[in-house]
Amino acid sequence: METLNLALLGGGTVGSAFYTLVQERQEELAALGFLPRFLGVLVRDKAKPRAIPPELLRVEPFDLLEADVVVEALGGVEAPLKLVLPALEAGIPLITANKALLAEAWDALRPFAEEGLIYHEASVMAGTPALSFLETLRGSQVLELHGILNGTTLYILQEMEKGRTYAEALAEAQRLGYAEADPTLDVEGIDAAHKLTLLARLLVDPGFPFAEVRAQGIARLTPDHLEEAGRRGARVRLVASLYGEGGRWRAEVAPRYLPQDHPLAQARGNALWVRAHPLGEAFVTGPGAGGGATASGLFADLLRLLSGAPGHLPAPRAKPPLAEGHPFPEVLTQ
Ligand SMILES: NC(=O)C1=CN([C@@H]2O[C@H](COP(=O)(O)OP(=O)(O)OC[C@H]3O[C@@H](n4cnc5c(N)ncnc54)[C@H](OP(=O)(O)O)[C@@H]3O)[C@@H](O)[C@H]2O)C=CC1
Ligand SMILES: N[C@@H](CC=O)C(=O)O
Repeated sequence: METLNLALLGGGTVGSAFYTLVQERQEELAALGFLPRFLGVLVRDKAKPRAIPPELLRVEPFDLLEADVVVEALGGVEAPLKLVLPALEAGIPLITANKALLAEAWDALRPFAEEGLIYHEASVMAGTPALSFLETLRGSQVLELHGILNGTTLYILQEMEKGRTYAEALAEAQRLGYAEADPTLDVEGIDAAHKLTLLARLLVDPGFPFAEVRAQGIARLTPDHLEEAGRRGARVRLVASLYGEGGRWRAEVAPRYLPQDHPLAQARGNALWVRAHPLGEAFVTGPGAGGGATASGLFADLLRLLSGAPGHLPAPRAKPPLAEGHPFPEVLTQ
């Protein structure tokens, strides 16, 4: 049996759920020949209650170079970057749920992603296959992609449709562990823009800049917008779109009216809808936020790593769109 040394950065909603899942799946890991051992779990406050034995908690960065794999669930950009870079430079693989880190620190991280050292299924739609779904779609040329990529705003809109206020729904999304530490990232569309950037890099352009994503959020939507949608036989969703326009890729996040019979409007969870040549239309939906759902994506990456497969490789080169695509026609004016 080989000891598998894990360094876990973050012991909050996601980190704690990942720790628990590794305990639950010990037998499966043993069947693969691995005995997991946590070297430490980095947190800020040791006194917070959490499902991790106190003796594993560290409030000072510890030696990641002893790890066989670093699992990052801290959030933010600068702090995790400083921690994970030396480990990546030493050839230690990184499994991360942190889309802000990948979207915004790409210049530093891209060489390691291209080496296959970065696994990040959990960064987009948590444990619901989004990156692996798109990896299979590489057999076709993507013409356009539209997704509901943020669980917090989906939850807020669904709850507002049931009559709850925006503030009540946001507070509940925070309580459920869906929202970012700074929920502005969710409600202003930045989190969805981070995720869309990662999808664009995987599919169409390895250097797709985060700054090129136009993002608008839901913070100024009112119940009137949702009622108006209902009258039109539509639903309001925060949609992340990647499509061809004038021979280049356009990436946009905006609240849009979706026809009620569209799979994206009918989805109860986060969702990704793609039109591709020669495949046609494809769709995937499932939970996109929450501790257990995200830990599932991290654990899938751990299994991928242990199987010997590389991390999520960016597209090998930039390719222009094959055809013009279409955003859903209407952006709500707020
Ligand atoms: N929640 C979700 O549904 C999803 C989250 N993600 C991503 O996963 C990551 C973690 O999210 P989540 O678990 O919800 O966030 P939390 O805020 O619940 O947890 C963050 C953890 O990191 C620790 N931490 C943060 N900054 C530092 C620091 N500078 N030094 C030491 N410890 C630090 C916190 O310590 P302490 O506990 O002491 O405060 C906490 O344990 C984020 O990148 C998020 O975007 C991805 C998909 C879904
Ligand atoms: N805050 C994010 C968490 C998962 O990525 C969301 O609401 O989708």
